[in-house]
Amino acid sequence: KEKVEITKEQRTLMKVIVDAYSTHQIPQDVAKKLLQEQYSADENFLLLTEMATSQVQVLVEFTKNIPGFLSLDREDQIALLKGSAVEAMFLRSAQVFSRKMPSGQTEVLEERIRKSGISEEFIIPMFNFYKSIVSLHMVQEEQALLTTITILTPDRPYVKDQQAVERIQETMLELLRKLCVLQRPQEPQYFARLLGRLTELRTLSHYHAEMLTSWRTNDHKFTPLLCEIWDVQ
Ligand SMILES: O=C(NC1CCCCC1)[C@H](C1CCCCC1)n1c(-c2ccc(-n3cccn3)nc2)nc2cc(F)c(F)cc21
Repeated sequence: KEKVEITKEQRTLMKVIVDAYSTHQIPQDVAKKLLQEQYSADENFLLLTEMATSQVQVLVEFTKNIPGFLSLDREDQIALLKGSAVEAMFLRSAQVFSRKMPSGQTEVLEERIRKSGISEEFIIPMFNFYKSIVSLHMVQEEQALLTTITILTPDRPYVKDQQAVERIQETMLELLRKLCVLQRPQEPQYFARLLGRLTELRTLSHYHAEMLTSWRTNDHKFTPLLCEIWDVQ
């Protein structure tokens, strides 16, 4: 039986990541807004672009707190942000969806999202992903590390020094592996299941540009930041 132990520096690293993750959250709670009232497809599209824009801003702030990120090549830092922004947004959306809510509210939220203006064919893969995240019952440490691991994916387009990214990602993977073993001794495959979600996430993120252009709205307006990050306009 493997004796797994979190070292002192791993505990420090964990604290830095979780503190940064909980600090850098977008201010307003979109789930609360969606539960308050029904919006039109146009209003929902505007809400999505506003939420996504502020989420990219907090993602940039969050990455600055990932130990080692700022010592990467500057252009590689940009390539990692650009390459992971959509995945980070869907992962965050899934985590918002998996939050514990008073009974019946998750169903209302799901209904509002289904009717938000997203075209039918993307609703299924999106909720399949959300429900697979819900079923993991992730704790905050796992959510923060999974987002960090997603950002630190070495094979994003235009990353020059992939080894440097790999080294930092491996540190985070090792920490997450230990956490999973300690957190869920009765579920030896849990770590592998967590990483499997990143594959689903990447697949879902392939649809995002099409999801945007097929949104039932007359005016697909994007902020300059989203034009930068999303392959639209
Ligand atoms: O605001 C949202 N997500 C934010 C983004 C930043 C971080 C926090 C959440 C949206 C929301 C905007 C208003 C209409 C209805 C959807 N949302 C989404 C969503 C839906 C589609 C897309 N698309 C991406 C490309 C094309 N579509 N992205 C996110 N899933 C959600 C799950 C929730 F529990 C949930 F509460 C909202 C969610």
